[in-house]
Amino acid sequence: MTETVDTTAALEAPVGTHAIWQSSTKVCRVTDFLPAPTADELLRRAASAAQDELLPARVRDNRLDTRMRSSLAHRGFSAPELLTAIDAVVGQVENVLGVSCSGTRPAFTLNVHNDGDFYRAHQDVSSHDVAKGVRAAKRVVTFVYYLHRTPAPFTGGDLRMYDSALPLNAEHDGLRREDCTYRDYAPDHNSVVFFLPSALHEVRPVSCPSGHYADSRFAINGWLCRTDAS
Ligand SMILES: O=C(O)CCC(=O)C(=O)O
Ligand SMILES: [Fe+2]
Repeated sequence: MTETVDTTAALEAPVGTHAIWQSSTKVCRVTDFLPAPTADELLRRAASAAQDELLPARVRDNRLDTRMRSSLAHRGFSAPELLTAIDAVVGQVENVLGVSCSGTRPAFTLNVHNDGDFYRAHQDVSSHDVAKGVRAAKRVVTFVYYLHRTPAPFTGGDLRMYDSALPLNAEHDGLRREDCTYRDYAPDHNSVVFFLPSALHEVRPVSCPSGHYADSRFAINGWLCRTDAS
């Protein structure tokens, strides 16, 4: 005998409109990305970068904000071998993230996190940037390629990717960070992640007991950016 269910029955209680919906943020991650000797050579160059080329890293609109971000940045660092490798996987990255990178150009810096450093939750592109048409608005895909000595001379420093989330009720007071779910990715040597620059993410605090520059968490962090012609 089949049971019939009355689908028109009224709900016994109203639907909870303070609910938050969340959907996991897409991240494309590749471990052992470059041939090991190439990764080691990049690490060697990062770890011997001229100290006077390193400046406190700035936040998205080029401000210094030490409550938001504590790390050093080297803007002149060159990494052609990484760019060639990124070029080789860009088709798969486009498929996973659902964007087109045609007509883009990479822009990147070497970021160095040592003891106590962090980068609090942020987006690499916000809707304000897009509305104002500032330079960050040209970022189509974020990439972060990690380098460090093995075994890692630091702990912490995971990349925390928040799931995209919105309150279901537009009257709701906004979204509290505690309401957001997330996933952490370890900054493993010679791994790379790609994600959309609008995704909310952070660098968890790093503990590096030696404090030596060469023991830092190194990351080549950049974006595939639309060019003016595209
Ligand atoms: O180093 C990382 O894991 C991410 C860095 C980052 O989010 C940024 O530089 O915008
Ligand atoms: Fe970022």
